[in-house]
Amino acid sequence: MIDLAAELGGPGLVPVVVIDSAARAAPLADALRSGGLLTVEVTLRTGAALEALRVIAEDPTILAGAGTVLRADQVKAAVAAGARYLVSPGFSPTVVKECEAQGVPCIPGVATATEVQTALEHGIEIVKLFPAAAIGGPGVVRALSAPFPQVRFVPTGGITAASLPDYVEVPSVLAVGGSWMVAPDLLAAGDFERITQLTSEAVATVRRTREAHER
Ligand SMILES: O=C(O)C(=O)C[C@H](O)[C@H](O)COP(=O)(O)O
Repeated sequence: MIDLAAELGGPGLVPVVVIDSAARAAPLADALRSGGLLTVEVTLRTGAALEALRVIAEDPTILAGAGTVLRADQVKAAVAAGARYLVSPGFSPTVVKECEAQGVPCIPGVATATEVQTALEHGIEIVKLFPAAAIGGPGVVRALSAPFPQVRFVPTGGITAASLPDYVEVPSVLAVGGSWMVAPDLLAAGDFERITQLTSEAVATVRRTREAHER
């Protein structure tokens, strides 16, 4: 199993992709790599997602993950397509159990202390906070970190280039997820240069923010 904390915590970013055409998968991986990111979460929301995942997973330099994983059969399909980690918007014991069976790490979504406790009861200490901005932003991560100091958060949902530093500076944030650097309109337009530019800006923001807080 991969070391999720190192793989995602290193860059501190998880680009969340909604992809309509598998033909865009390889150029997308190239664009992210050029921007300095070596992972991508392909959401299973489109007909092309599994094929796109397969294409990206064939690239040995990229750690391919699957997002919007809601059911056990999707866990199986994503792992068969090459997903090395799986992300859910919420907490599903069925999804978590199937991830265990498949030997892949799972990042379930949480939005409350109860859900964090449920994750801990399942042996999971890395969780997604979703939808991060709508439920209160970085303050929610700080508040949840008090009773759960062992938990690392991947806040996702409504985060932008402008709000990124506010999340990165929270010590319990492992990585920040979002679609702003791989927005569907950029993908649809095939604007990979802009994806690279937004990605490298996000990577630089994480680095600068961490340096400012000596982490
Ligand atoms: O699909 C999942 O597993 C999710 O939990 C939802 C996604 O992470 C968000 O839709 C990304 O949010 P935005 O950056 O606001 O676009």
